[in-house]
Amino acid sequence: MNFAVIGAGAWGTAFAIHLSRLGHPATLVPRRFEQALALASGHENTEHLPGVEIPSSVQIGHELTPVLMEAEVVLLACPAQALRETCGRIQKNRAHATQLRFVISLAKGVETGTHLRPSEIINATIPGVRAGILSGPTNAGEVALGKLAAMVLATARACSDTAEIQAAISGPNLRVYTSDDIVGVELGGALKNVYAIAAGVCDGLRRGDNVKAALLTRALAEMIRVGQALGARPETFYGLSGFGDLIATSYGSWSRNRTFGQHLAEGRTAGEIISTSHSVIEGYRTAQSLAGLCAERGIDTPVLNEIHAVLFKQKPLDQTITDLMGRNLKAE
Ligand SMILES: NC(=O)c1ccc[n+]([C@@H]2O[C@H](COP(=O)([O-])OP(=O)(O)OC[C@H]3O[C@@H](n4cnc5c(N)ncnc54)[C@H](O)[C@@H]3O)[C@@H](O)[C@H]2O)c1
Ligand SMILES: O=P(O)(O)OC[C@H](O)CO
Repeated sequence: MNFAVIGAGAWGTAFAIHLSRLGHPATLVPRRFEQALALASGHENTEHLPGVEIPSSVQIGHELTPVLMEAEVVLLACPAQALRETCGRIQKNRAHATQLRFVISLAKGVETGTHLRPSEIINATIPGVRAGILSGPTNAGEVALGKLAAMVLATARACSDTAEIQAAISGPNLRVYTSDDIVGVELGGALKNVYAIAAGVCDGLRRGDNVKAALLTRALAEMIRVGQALGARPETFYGLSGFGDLIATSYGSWSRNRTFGQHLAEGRTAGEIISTSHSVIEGYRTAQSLAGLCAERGIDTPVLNEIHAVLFKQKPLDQTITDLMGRNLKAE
């Protein structure tokens, strides 16, 4: 199966390496021409995945047209806020994409302004194409090195293509499950980034292990509440894209979202961290979008609202903790 991976950040690079390890023709397409040159000549993504060799079996493409002429499956490995623009580039080349069977997002976020999930952006911008999402607890560095992991591939409804792609991207190091709850898988991946920021705040404040466990337990309850209100199945949030990724991201020392929260607790401001980060911190914009969406729909999300207030209204962390601990007592 021929794959194109659009976006050469940490995750796109790692996944292209994974695909080539399985023997698939895979072309990695960076956004910038200079980046394509650097990856092709140096066989390393020094900016986003330093220290990992990109095998020569991974093709590096820059022009989308020839890549799309070959690709059966396109994987979108850019930040959620860049999906619309990236899909627009694919749509412009649509006439050349004669082999294209699926466009699958690897992004974990929700678009600001529209509140659209990745598959909704794909459907809106590349009409008629089959859209999917691949998500789960997968730190790019570990996957690139071939360490063991499991993920979930969600498509709107199971079809033979889903099973074929599942088999193609699974291997001895990566086990892929399928799901037809695309809403639940997408929301799990987006929300876990927001709650991982809060987990990082717990780490930075050094208030002990109990509070982080309590926070993540209530976060999972909130993820399920949001998901149910928006059409997802509750059980999806107990799976890899929900609970699994919430735990990995909230406890992983490597997590950009968790580290962002830790730095906030250590006194840095959100604006300062975001403006100096070379990597995407998806939970930041996703908190803004999902807090807005939940407010519009009247969904009760006290933890999300507090994270949003800290990030966008300069609410002091001490006040946030006081407010969360002082909410009306209720049954679990
Ligand atoms: N890194 C991981 O471990 C990991 C794992 C699973 C999923 N993800 C998800 O994958 C997505 C990409 O993350 P990443 O870790 O590769 O990010 P990254 O910060 O390593 O790199 C971001 C990439 O997106 C590109 N980009 C930025 N703005 C763009 C734009 N406007 N248009 C097109 N491309 C643009 C950059 O050039 C860069 O190649 C995110 O949604 C992230 O949550 C990441
Ligand atoms: O480094 P983070 O916080 O963006 O998390 C990366 C992946 O989503 C973990 O599954």
